[in-house]
Amino acid sequence: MKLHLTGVKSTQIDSSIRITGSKSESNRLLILQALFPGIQIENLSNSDDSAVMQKALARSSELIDIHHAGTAMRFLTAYFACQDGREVILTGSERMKQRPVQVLVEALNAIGAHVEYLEDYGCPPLRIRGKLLTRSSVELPADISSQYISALLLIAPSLPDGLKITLKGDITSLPYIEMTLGLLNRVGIRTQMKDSVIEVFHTRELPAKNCVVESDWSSASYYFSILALSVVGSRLGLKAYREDSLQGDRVLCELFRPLGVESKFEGDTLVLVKNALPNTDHLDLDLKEAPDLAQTLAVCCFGLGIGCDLKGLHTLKIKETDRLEALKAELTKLGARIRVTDRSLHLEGNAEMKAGVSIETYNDHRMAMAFAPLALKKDLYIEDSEVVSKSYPGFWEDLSKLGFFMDKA
Ligand SMILES: O=C(O)C1=C[C@@H](OP(=O)(O)O)[C@@H](O)[C@H](O)C1
Ligand SMILES: C=C(OP(=O)(O)O)C(=O)O
Repeated sequence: MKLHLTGVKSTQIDSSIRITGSKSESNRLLILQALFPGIQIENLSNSDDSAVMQKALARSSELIDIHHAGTAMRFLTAYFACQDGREVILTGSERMKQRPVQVLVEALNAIGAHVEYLEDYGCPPLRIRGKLLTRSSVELPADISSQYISALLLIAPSLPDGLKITLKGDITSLPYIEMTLGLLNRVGIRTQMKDSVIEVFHTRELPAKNCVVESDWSSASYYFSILALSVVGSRLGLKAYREDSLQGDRVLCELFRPLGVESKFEGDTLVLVKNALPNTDHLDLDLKEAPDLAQTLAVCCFGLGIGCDLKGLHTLKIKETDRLEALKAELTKLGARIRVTDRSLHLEGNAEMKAGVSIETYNDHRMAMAFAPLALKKDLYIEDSEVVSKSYPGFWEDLSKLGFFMDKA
């Protein structure tokens, strides 16, 4: 459905909302729960990606389709590889069939798994013949996706001798690896990381444990952007966040400070306040550790008339779409002067935003959500607005609560 965002009741925001649990934490805990049934999960994400994960783990069918969910594809590949005696075919959307899994498949096969490609070499769909994985050490490149490493870490405690993983090359998206280790520790599994070597110790069983998923920081990024684009004095409370968060995207609090957004905790509510105009006309950032924030930041800078140089973006080309090309195409339509390479984005400041432009979303939830805050400046259309359900099905409803006007176009 194409949505027309026609403006906002007031550019002075004063509201509070509750976003559901992080999809990254949820999908890790769902795998751990399948391996250690004593784990109970609260505030689970209501995202499509977590729904497909739950369905895949609950069903005994041979064919499992995880649609667009990258974490589900990677984590389930590892999970089914160690389910001795079970055979599955794991497939996904057309885009998922282009997203590489070779590094993970090779690492799993090196520890005794039997995983093979059914169509293009290196990509899903996969045929997985579950086996007892008996080898206890493996090395793999860490510069393409951290999800391969998290997938191995999640099954590691259930392997007979645990697993020692040696990471080769530059580590990308490190906070997501740390999140996995943090959750393993939280449920009672012993781990150790020294430089590029990670060890997870075998765990036979765990006592019952209630795990509360923190709300999603990547989803919170759209509200940081809204506050940055709103007038000084605006305020928004985001509920169910933690100061000791396991999510790397909590770095938002620092990244948005130069754009005039201060954040502080009041109990478990993260309170965002627009307390000043931006104190810079240019941002220079390396987002290797927070790739999911790139779209939010690029679009927000454009809306503020601020230039930016974003680097560390090499993983963006293999996500839901080629996010670098998608950003370039859609920001250019709005009037931006922008250049991208295969690992960076360069936006000039002071561009005037055109009104009434229709933004294509490329099956990518973050394209829709990153561009929506621009409605604070001029009207715009968002095509296929339902894409947001991949991570945040309630996004448009929450935006309405903040006073955004929208109609079906
Ligand atoms: O492990 C995770 O939950 C994720 C890791 C990141 O992927 P990469 O490690 O492929 O960059 C991130 O972009 C994705 O949205 C979620
Ligand atoms: C890249 C993302 O997800 P995934 O890789 O899990 O599909 C995302 O949510 O931005």
